[in-house]
Order: sequence, then structure tokens, then C-alpha cells
Amino acid sequence: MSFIIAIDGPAASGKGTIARALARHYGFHHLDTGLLYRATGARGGDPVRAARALTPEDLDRDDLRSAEAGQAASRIAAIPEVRAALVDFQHRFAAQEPGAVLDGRDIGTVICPDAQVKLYVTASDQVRAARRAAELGADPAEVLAQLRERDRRDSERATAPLKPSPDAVILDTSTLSIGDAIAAAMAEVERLLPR
Ligand SMILES: Nc1ncnc2c1ncn2[C@@H]1O[C@H](COP(=O)(O)OP(=O)(O)OP(=O)(O)O)[C@@H](O)[C@H]1O
Ligand SMILES: Nc1ccn([C@@H]2O[C@H](COP(=O)(O)O)[C@@H](O)[C@H]2O)c(=O)n1
Repeated sequence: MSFIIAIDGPAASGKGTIARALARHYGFHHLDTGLLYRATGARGGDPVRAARALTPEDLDRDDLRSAEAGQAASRIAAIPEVRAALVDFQHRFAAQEPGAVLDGRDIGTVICPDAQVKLYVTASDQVRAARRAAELGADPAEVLAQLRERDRRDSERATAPLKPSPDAVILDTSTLSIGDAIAAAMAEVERLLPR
């Protein structure tokens, strides 16, 4: 049986950074599930049709990391039929041996409720905005407003809202360096990894 690490959290909390490091360390497959929603939004047209037609190549587009693509993603992510169209791909990805790390908003709650490790990675709004602004070379105040709008939309939607699974370990990275955040996440995996 594949070993699944589910990592959820709000925008720019550092979940992708941790997910990539864990996948590299353990030799697991990694899926940034936000890319599915970003690529669906970037396809344009009817979002449900776009989600159903998504191919792995769509995830390689080089315009998916922009703030605009993030906003478009969070709008179409609130549509239940869009989410339903993306479930099978995520389940197949998670089933790969020897294990998989998926990061997103609903991995521990909806997509992989039986994941062996569940982390909810968070950080203060200001810290997240500063990190994302530095990454994009953007204005921190503008990024802060966008993050808050996206988090509100993601948390308040009716289907698969952003929230920690009751059995998730909460990891607040506000005052942690990247190395310390990865070490804290790895300590949790080590506790639960069968030997
Ligand atoms: N602990 C940390 N300390 C400082 N910078 C960090 C830390 N963790 C992540 N970062 C930086 O913050 C930015 C956002 O991190 P990352 O992309 O991992 O977040 P995310 O939660 O996956 O974002 P998204 O929701 O957009 O997918 C990146 O530039 C990353 O290098
Ligand atoms: N499991 C997920 C992952 C993402 N979303 C939505 O996509 C937007 C972009 O995600 P990033 O991780 O790339 O920032 C995000 O704001 C969510 O609306 C989702 O709904 N479920």
C-alpha cells in the first residue's frame, strides 16, 4: 500500500516547499494540486469542460504561478463539478508506490482522508504576503490583499473548504526558517513511517 503524506494550508504558507523536500527525501511522488486548479482556470472557457479535458501537459504551462492565475483558480475551485472532475487524477496519483506527497487545500479532509501523515501548514498573513511578494517581486500590500481574498474564498466555499482535518498536525512556519520547517515536518513523518 502506498504511503500518503497530505499537506494542506492557506496560500503561500510554505506547504509546497515542505512537500517537495519530503518527496525528495523519501523518494516519493509529489503533486502540487493547486496546479490542477490553476491550469483549469488558465485554459479559459467553460471551467467544468476545462477541468474534464485537463491533461498532464497543461500542468507544465509557464504562466501558472502568477497572482492572476491564483485568483482565477480560486474562483473556479468553488464550482463542485470542477472539483469532482479532478478527483480521479488525484486518487491515481496518490496510489503510486512507494508513496506520494500531495499538497493543496482539501487533501487531508476530502481527497486522501486516510493519509498516513496529515500536516496543516500555516503562517501569519503578513509573513505569507512578505514571502510571496519577495518571490514574485510584487508589492507586499497588494499581495496581502490578494492572499486574504483568496483565503476567504477558499475557506468559505461550500464544497471542500480550506480547513485543517481534525487529525492533522498544525505546523505554523511564521518564525521558522525553511530548513527548520522541513525538519519539523520530517520529524512528524518519521514518527509515523513504518520501519
Ligand atoms: N519557512 C519559510 N521561511 C521563509 N520563506 C519560506 C518558508 N517557507 C516557504 N518560504 C517561501 O515562501 C514562498 C511560498 O512558499 P510555497 O510556494 O512553498 O507556499 P505554498 O503554500 O505552496 O504556496 P501556494 O499556496 O501558492 O501553492 C516561497 O517563495 C518559499 O521559498
Ligand atoms: N487542493 C486544492 C488546491 C488548490 N485549490 C485552489 O487553487 C488555488 C490555487 O492553489 P495554490 O496552492 O497554487 O495557491 C487555491 O487558492 C484554491 O482555490 C483548491 O481549491 N484545492
